[in-house]
Amino acid sequence: MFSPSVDNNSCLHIKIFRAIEIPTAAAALGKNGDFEIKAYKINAAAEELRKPRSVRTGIIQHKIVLPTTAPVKEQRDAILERVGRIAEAAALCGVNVLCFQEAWNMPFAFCTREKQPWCEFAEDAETGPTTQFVQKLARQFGMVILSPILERDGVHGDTLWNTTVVVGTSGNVIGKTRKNHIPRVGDFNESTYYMEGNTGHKVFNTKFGKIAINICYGRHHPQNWLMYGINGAEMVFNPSATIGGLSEPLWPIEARNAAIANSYFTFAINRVGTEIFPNEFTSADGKPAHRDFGHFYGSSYAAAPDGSRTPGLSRTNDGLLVTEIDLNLCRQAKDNWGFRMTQRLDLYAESLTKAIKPDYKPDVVDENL
Ligand SMILES: NC(=O)NCCC(=O)O
Repeated sequence: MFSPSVDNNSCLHIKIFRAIEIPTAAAALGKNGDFEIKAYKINAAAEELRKPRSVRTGIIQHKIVLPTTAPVKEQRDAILERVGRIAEAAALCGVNVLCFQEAWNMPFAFCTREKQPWCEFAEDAETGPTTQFVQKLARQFGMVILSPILERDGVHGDTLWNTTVVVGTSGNVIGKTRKNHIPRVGDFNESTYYMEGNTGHKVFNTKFGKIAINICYGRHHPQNWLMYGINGAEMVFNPSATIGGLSEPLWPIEARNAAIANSYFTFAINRVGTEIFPNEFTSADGKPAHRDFGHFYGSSYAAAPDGSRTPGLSRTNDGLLVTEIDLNLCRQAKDNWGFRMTQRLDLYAESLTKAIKPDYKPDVVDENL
């Protein structure tokens, strides 16, 4: 039984119903654990020849648990314990695919440009302690779990990557995606730590559907979203860490527009809270020395290929957003709008091939020749 939409926020053009009655046990976990749970359903039209392809997705936003001055292992393990409890609530809500925020198991220390102790949070993507923890959750709850971490690549010179590990329902590591676009804006000094990713635009064909991951700053690059769509993604998760003073006006637009333009579902996940670091730092942007990034504003949401979206989670609290979707809506949107059939990739492949040549001359016609 679906209750009528309880969110009359017309600017979101919401076609959703609070369909998933939040089980009492999950609600209790939220109340006792001080995290919010919101649950919605985005419908597709009924079809004669296809049954609904319903998937319950979950995205979790959270603060760090211990101060950044605590020992590395204690900081990491406290976050794992916290998120494990929220993941349990997701399981009680019947979530099939669960995604955590960017670098979820550590403070977002990349503003400091310090290598120690922050690089000690890096770990092997396939065998590290965080992946082992996630594998246990995936097996226990029968979920596909997307775990964005700082990867230590021991095979290639112990280099670092910003990586999302994809774990299957039997606890198997299906694969990983490395962040394609690395920011150099404000205090986001991530290029001090890792390079642009080398895993392309993988789509993971899981039992719950075709999943891809566009990590944070990549959300500003429409071509990044585009390639995941070309590879057949039906759900693209955007684990992020971003602050109010920089990106908040863009946040409600980018993942939602990507869902529309690429005819798939998107899930924008941002961490919450303000993280104070031991030593003050600057980023050569005129700001006086400071010890924090500013406020990570959460506001995580899900968006659908028909342009509808859920309300966001809060700007300040830990939370779980459960969204039940019908993947049939992807093809219905393609049929309705025809964006895929009209996108003229050959035209842009030719134009881009020319544009990247060193001797490229922009095609500009001057008014007064
Ligand atoms: N983590 C990250 O890439 N942040 C960059 C700033 C932004 O894109 O909002």
